Amino acid sequence: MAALTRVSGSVGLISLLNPPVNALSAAVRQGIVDTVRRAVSDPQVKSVVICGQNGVFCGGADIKEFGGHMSGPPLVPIFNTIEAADKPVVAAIEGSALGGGLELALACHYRITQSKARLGLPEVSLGLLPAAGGTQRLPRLIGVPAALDLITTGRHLTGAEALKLGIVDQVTDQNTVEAAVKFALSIPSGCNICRLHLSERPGVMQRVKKSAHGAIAPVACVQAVQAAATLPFTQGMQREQELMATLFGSGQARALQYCFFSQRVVSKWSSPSGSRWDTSKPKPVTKVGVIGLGTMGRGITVALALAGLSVVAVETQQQQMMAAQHAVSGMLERTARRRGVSLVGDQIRYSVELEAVADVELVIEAVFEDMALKEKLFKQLSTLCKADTLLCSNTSSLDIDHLASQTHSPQLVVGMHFFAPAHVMKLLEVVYGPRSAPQAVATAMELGKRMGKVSVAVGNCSGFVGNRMLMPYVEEASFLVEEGASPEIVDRALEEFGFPMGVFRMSDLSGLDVGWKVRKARGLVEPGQMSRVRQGRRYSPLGDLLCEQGRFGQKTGRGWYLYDSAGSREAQPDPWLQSFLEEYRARQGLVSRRIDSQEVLERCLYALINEGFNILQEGIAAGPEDIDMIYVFGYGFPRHRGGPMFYASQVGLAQVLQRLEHYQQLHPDIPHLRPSSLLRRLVSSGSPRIQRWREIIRMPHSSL
Ligand SMILES: CCCCCC/C=C/CC(=O)SCCNC(=O)CCNC(=O)[C@H](O)C(C)(C)COP(=O)(O)OP(=O)(O)OC[C@H]1O[C@@H](n2cnc3c(N)ncnc32)[C@H](O)[C@@H]1OP(=O)(O)O
Repeated sequence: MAALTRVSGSVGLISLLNPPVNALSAAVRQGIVDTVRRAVSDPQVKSVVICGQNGVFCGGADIKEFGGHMSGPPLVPIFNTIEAADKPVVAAIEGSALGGGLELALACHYRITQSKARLGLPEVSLGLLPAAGGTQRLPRLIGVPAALDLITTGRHLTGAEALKLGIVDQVTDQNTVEAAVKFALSIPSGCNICRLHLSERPGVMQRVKKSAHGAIAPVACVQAVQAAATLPFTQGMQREQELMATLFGSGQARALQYCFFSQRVVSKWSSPSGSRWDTSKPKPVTKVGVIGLGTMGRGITVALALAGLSVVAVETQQQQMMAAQHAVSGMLERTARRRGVSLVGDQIRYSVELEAVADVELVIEAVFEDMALKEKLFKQLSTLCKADTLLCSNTSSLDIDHLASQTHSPQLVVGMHFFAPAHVMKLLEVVYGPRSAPQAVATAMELGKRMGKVSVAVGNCSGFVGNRMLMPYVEEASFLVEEGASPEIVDRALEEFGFPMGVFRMSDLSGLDVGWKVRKARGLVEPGQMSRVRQGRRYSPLGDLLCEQGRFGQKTGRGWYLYDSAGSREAQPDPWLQSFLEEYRARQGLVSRRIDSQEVLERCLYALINEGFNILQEGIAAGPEDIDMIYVFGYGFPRHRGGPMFYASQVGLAQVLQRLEHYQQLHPDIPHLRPSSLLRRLVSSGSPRIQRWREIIRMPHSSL
């Protein structure tokens, strides 16, 4: 798994051989031990270059090994041997040097990199820290502040950025291995790892803890780098190992590693009709039409332009068009500045005429969420666009199949549900209907990928996956407030769990009127009425009553919380709301009781999870990974919990079932607390590992 050859007479060239990313599996580690020993002891070898096969240096430790028994030689002594070698060792970095891959390079005496290569220590995103010397060597090389930034965020750098920081010695746009060999031929033996610059920025621990939302790895990363700043190298290495031992087997590390693989699993989509990612070829797309330039349309336009696509942006209201054009330019400018790239605004053509999209390959409709309006638009598009143009809707809940039925080619219609702000949020739900062609799904998935999104293919149902699961979660939160909790109690429990915002703060941010409109459309709203049973099930009119008072959240300065002014973000508990709730409970004959954070978490999260099981059972999502990635990337579910379905598997399915049964007995009028039959089936199959759920879902069963 590693080969040694001699090049240019005296350079020992060690190549890592483990496609696709030359991960440091047990066999590769053994290969490095053997080849380094041979190179060091060969008198004809005067210097050594380490590179990776197929244009990738090394993607780090083999993450697949983490779950099981780790065998083979450990990394730390291997890297110490390289560092201690009395011949100069040069890393030739192409493609990626990530995690253990970069730590290997840091143990070498010199590093030459391709300018576009990606370098980083992303262990924190796997619930770990760089425990093969990364937390000790990097701060010694580039100083504590820069090392802390890289290690606690896990962000990737380009080769050019790495040169600026002093991580690498040379950047090349030519053949990197040849450049490294040339470099090796030119140097005497030596090592450069002791560029001490170890002062720490004050307050870093508080900042990292605050943004970690309960994740433990970022905190351990800071502790390890602090050790580099205060202890000699050998003791610092010991501290690194101790801290890694606390993380390695943790539930958070398992959750984060599950997320790593799930993100890749969801790109390998399949649908109940049998269409699949590997048998469906996407159609090439270069020019996209966006119809409707409200908040969503603007974000989608920016995201498409940033991905290098030509965009025809249509808004039929002249004034709205001018505002949108201005807003899009601003968003592009800010993003370009942040990313350090040049502006891409000239790829966008604006028009007030729908006919402007006549020659595009794909249209994304982002008009107001009104079925009649969308029906009319899809009919028009079907006539004026080319016969093979894909027609996509950004609807967040309307029936994609119904929209498809308005067109001449229903097979070319899919949902592309972006999340606001669309140029920032990573999630895209690609919604297929029963008639969507495999190529249409593949094209939308591929376009999402080009836009840098985590695209998840899901079936068509009301609210699709994300918003459908959100309904019971939000409803439970309102029921808890009826029963005696305050919005602060509910939000605190959810935020301590790891959500960036609790349900009420989130609702104030997005606007209470959004849900009000949806409930009105479903015929649930009865103005001025306080009845708590609607359409045969428990209903909380609290949100409607607040909207009737003009309390729409942040934008009106009051909602579930009070704000200093309209648009302010500082939520304060509102004494008015407290009296309003007391009066409401009294009029409803509800006796307020003390509700603790465990009940908040169980009722909100288990209701959400239970809906997830229903969705899996119905085949709307192909597997638990799809649901989990939707929640992690679209709804702020803490990544270190793995997503709702993974969290359920860690709590224990039997426990989730038992608590749902308990709450359902107490609240028989809340249908979403009735345990899903798939959950029961999984429990009676012995609660298998989440990776086996797909098998059980597919097994024939009786629903009786
Ligand atoms: C006390 C015990 C001590 C243990 C010491 C543990 C030390 C840990 C330090 C580490 O190194 S942890 C790993 C750090 N590395 C990473 O996080 C990198 C992860 N990989 C990536 O970011 C990307 O894969 C990439 C390298 C940038 C390449 O991206 P690209 O888009 O080109 O390809 P992908 O689709 O992502 O990957 C292709 C294929 O390869 C699999 N894979 C990638 N990296 C790893 C890895 N490190 N280990 C195992 N497998 C990896 C990935 O899953 C894909 O597989 P698939 O089957 O084709 O989906």
